[in-house]
Formats: sequence, C-alpha cells, structure tokens
Amino acid sequence: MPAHQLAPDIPTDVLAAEQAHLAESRAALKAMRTHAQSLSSDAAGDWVSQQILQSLLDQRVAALADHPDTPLFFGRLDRAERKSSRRESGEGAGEQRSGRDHEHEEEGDDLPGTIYVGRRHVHDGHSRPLVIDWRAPVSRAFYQASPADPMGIARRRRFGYHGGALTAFEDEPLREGVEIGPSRILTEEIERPRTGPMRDIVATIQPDQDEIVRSTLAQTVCVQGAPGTGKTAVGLHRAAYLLFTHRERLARSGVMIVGPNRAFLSYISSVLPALGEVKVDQTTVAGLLGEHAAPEDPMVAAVKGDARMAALLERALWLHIVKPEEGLVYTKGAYRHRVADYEVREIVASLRGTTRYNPGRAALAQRLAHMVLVRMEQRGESPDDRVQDAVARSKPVKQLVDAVWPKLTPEQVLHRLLSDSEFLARAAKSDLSPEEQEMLLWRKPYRSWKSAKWSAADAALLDELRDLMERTPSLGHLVVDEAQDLSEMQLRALGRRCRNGSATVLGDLAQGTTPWSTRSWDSVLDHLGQREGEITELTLGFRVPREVLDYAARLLPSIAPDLAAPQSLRPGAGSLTVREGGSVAEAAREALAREGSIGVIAPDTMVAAVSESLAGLPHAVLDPDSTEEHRLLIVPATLAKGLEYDHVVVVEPADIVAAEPRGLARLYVVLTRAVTSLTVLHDKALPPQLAG
Ligand SMILES: Nc1ncnc2c1ncn2[C@@H]1O[C@H](COP(=O)(O)OP(=O)(O)OP(=O)(O)O)[C@@H](O)[C@H]1O
Repeated sequence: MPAHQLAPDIPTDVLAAEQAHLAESRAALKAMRTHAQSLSSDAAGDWVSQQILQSLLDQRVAALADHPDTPLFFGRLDRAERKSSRRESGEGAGEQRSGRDHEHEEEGDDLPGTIYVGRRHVHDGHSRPLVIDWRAPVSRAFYQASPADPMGIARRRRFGYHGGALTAFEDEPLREGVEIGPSRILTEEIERPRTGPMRDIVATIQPDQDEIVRSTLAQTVCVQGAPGTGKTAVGLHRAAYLLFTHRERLARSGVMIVGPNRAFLSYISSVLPALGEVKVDQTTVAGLLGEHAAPEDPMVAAVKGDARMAALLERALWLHIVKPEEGLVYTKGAYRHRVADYEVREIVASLRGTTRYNPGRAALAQRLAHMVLVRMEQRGESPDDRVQDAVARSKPVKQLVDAVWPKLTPEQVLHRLLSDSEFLARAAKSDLSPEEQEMLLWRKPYRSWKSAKWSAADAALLDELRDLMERTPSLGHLVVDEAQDLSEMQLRALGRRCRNGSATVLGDLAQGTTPWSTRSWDSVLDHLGQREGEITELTLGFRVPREVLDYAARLLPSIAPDLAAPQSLRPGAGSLTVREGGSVAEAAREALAREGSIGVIAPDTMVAAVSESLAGLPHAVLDPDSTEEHRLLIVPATLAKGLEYDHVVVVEPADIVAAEPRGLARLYVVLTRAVTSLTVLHDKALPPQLAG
C-alpha cells in the first residue's frame, strides 16, 4: 500500500465515509450546543453562585461553537488492539474529562478502536466520542507514533481540507520496517501563503515540538531555537495543553503570555481563542511592569538591568529605617503607659529582615500596641484584643511608626537613589563601581518622585522595590517569548510572577537586540528563579527558505558564534534577491503581483520616507491597534521581531546595523521574517559579513 494517498487517486468510498463522519460530528456538536444553551443557572442557591454558573454556561456555549472553516478533526488513529468500545460501555469520555486534572490518568482503555483527533471533544447522544481533543493523553500517539514505536497504533490518517470541506487524506501505516515519507499535508500547511494573524498548528505539531507542548506543569522548559522553528507556536500550544490538563488549578492561578511588543501580541492574539482558550492574558513586559518609556542611554540601561541592582535596592529600602531614639507614651485616662526607647529599638531590630517592608510597618504598630497592653495589664486592667487594634491605630503609635519605619512608595525610593549620590553610594556599597554609580545618577534630577519620568529599565527596578514592600502574587504558568532580550532585573520580575508555578521560556541567543541581551540560557533560568528548568532546542525551521536562512546565517559568527547554523525544511530556491540601487516601489510592485502578505522592513528613521516612496500603492505602516487590513505593510526594523510575511523587502541593511549597538543582530532578525521571498535593497555598502 502506498504510504500517501491524496486526491485525485484516493478511494472515494473511504473519503465519503470520512465525510459522513464529519457530518455526524458536526450534527453532534450542534446538539451539544443546543443542550448547553438549554441549561439554566436558576438552580444556583444565591445570586453570586448564579452569576458564576451563568458565566460558566456562557463560556461553554461559546466553546461549542462550530466554525465552518475550521476542521473539526484533522487526524485519525486506528488502534492495533481494539479495546472495549465506548458504545459498549456506554460511558462518556473526553467531554467529561476535559474539566479535570488528568495528566497522570491511565490512558483511556474504554475508547473505541478508531479515534478521530480534533480541536475539541465531540460526543453523540450516547456519550460515544466522535472526536477527541488533541490534548487528551490518547491523542499523543497522533504526534509521536512512528514505525519504530507505533504506540499501539496500526495506522495514522491525516486529513486535508479546503475551506471547511474534507477533500483528501493520507495514510501512514505504523508497522516496523515501513518507511514514512514526508507528509504532503504538512508540506502544504507550511507552504500556504501567510495572510492575517498567526494560526494554530494543532494538525501538524512535530514530535520534538510535541514533547515540549506536553511537558508537565511542574516542569519549566527553556527552548532555544533559530528563527521560524516554531518556538512561539509551541509556547502557545503548551499554554493550551496545560489549561486543558489542569483546568481547575490554572483557572484559579492563571496563565500569562509575555511577548516583545504589541504588534507581536496582535499577531498571535487569535491562536489561543481558536483553540478554545479565551482566558489567557497576553501582554508585554511593559504592560506588566508599567508603560514607562523615557529615553535612556543603553549603557545606563545595562547597569540598571544588572541583577546586582537587586541587593542595592534592598539596602536602599531598608536604609529608610531610622534608629529609634525615643520611646512611646500612650495616654489613657489618667494613666501614661510607656514603652522605653531601647524596647522600641529591640522590636525594630527583631522585625528587620524577617518581613517585607509594608507588613513590617503593620507588625511594628502591633508589637508596640502589645507592649502597651502588657503595661495596662501590669496596672490591673484587662483590655481585650480590640483594644490592641485601637492602640495600634492610635496617633502616638502612628507617629512613632512613621518616624522610624516611614511609609514609602517604590517611586520615592528610586527617585532618591537616582538623584542623591551620597544615598546611592551607601546603598551600592562595593556592588557597583564609582563609575557605574555616576552613570546611574540623573544628569538633571527631577524635583520630586511624582514628576519623575521613568525608563523601561526603571520599571523593573520599581517592580523589585514593590515586591520588597509587598509580595507579588504568582501565576500558575508563564510563557515568556523572546526571552533573550530581557534584562536580569526583568527576568527577576517575571520570576516573581511564576514563583509558585512554572514557565515556558522561548528565545534565540542570536536574536538578542537589547543592551542587556543574554548569552546563556542557564543565566536566564537562574535570574528567573527556575534553576531546575530544562533547556532544549528546536532545530528545524518552518518559515524561512533555506537560501534566505543561509544568507542570514552569514551573520551568526559575529553575533552568536557558539550557535550551529540553522536548518530549514523549505528549500526555497530563487527566494533571495540582493539589489544595489533598486527602488522600494518596484520591489513592492513585484511582490504585489504574487500571492501573500508583504512586509517592507526599513530602518526606523526611514519609515516615513519609504511610505512616501510607496505613495501610489495602498499600504500602511505597521500599527498594532489598527483594524484595517493591508497586504502591503511598512515595518520599522525594531518592531519586526516574531513577525513573518510571505514577501519581505529589507531596506538599507547598513542603516539597520548602524542604528543601535546590536544592529547586526537586528539585521539577522529582519532577514529571517520571509516565508517565500526576500529582497534586500541597498544603496550603501552591505555589512562585510553579507557582502562576502
Ligand atoms: N509543526 C508546524 N506545522 C506547521 N507550521 C509550523 C509548525 N511549526 C511552526 N510552524 C510555522 O512556522 C512559522 C514560524 O513559527 P514561529 O513564529 O512559532 O517560530 P519562532 O521560532 O517563534 O520564530 P522567531 O524566532 O523568528 O520568532 C509560523 O508560521 C508557524 O505557524
């Protein structure tokens, strides 16, 4: 039997049977939705429970929507040994399981011998599973089974669709000795023109990607991968997998995706909703830590991003504690209750280092109040607990606490540090050199912390201070994309947010473009507080044609000499054009004559001029907030990270390199955005690495 069967030589009776199964599954999904719509929240006891139940029912109805263009299933597994069928046992499977934690559950022995794998569970009126969620344990074989390890599967079938119509399939018999050639359905999926936002890859997840997607919740995974190896796709699918597998736990603690910029978030925004996961926050580091963007010298930013700042900030905060020189006098009626100065000193000293700053203030007030109550009792009074609270809130106690353990905001502390050289020196001790301290100080200090303008690097420092004052809540899981670009202090900030959870860390050491870009994943995991994290690599590129990737890889010895040259799944002969003195409009016109999206990536300073030169062609400058759709987009080089276009025109590489200290890495990023063709236009000499 041939390993692949595709139109026009596929047996029509088999295709008709599969189409009938699709129709049956669609009808069953409709019935499930009608049933869900008929459920009422009235049974809930009180108003609050009713609201919660209604919201759950609404979500369920939304999740059961059938999108005619999205295939309900994309694969089929015929199991080698048929287990007792669901029809026989009469038990519901996946649908009932999807709401529970079942990562370690025994694989479903009560499932039918033929399993259809799709985006969600569908069952008929007898609870017989018609489609099983791709994330269920039994679906794993669809991604992992091979002739060498068939995992109990005799045959894997992949389906091809046009629009919502099932039009083709290909079979892979999983017997030892059988060779499986490349999947044409996978090839078609990879070769399809890119229009609109990123799509999910559930139908074609590769075995090494699947390993990462299905790693356990407790495991932090760090993925190094060349451009287009599917890191972002894998991170999003892992989030969807974990939400399915640990629905209840993660509904409480939450999952968050952190990406490099808003344009990128907009590009990936529909992947998780398409997989039925709508309750995942997708944000940037700035969105999380504060949208501060005052301009800053990269050298200063690099010092501020260094993890040595953590100890400095801690000292700076605690330097605000003033040695108590006076005791407390609390007057009640005719009595004056006294706490001696040395007793106050003892309390303060014992609290220091055992608490965060703000709870420390509250604890000091309570400890002082407690001492007052002891004095009262010594005088024969018998105050109850409420009296202690009243004393803790009383004026003399408040005054003493404010004097000794002042109320502070993170901004106040940082303002003082960056404007007061003597205070900075006391906090820095020997952690920072005098030159580094000099760099940190504002040239023109702001008059008050309220009027200060903060930089992106300051945002991470403020967040560190905030956490020293009050514990930051932790999420259940954090996916961090383009993690190579984060400073040690930003990583610490993200690490706090998965302190009681785990993370998926994605990136490429060669694409680091910030002043603080990392050179080691061990160090990233260390600063994230996830030292046990496993570092793994994706090596096969799904986006960039080989010819283009080889061209871009000429930069690697200069930007990341330790990384191996990236591999591409796509030969893409004739995909690269390098043109001296060519016009942008001409290159754009050529691209418009072909199918797919077009990104003209230009140095940020040239964006306006490039837009002018394209005046005759409908186009837009990349804007994450715009809902307008344009095939032809001008993309500032600094916003191109993580994005892809069928045809990419890169304008003036020399200026992209010259624009920033890590300009060569920026050039590597922009050269690796192309799916089908790359045209490089230059008037100035190309960087020597490319010219060679
Ligand atoms: N298994 C797959 N099947 C089909 N398409 C895939 C697969 N894996 C990745 N892709 C596609 O390859 C392209 C690149 O994927 P993605 O953006 O996730 O790569 P990346 O490693 O994050 O790239 P970069 O480092 O450039 O940001 C996307 O269009 C994605 O849908």
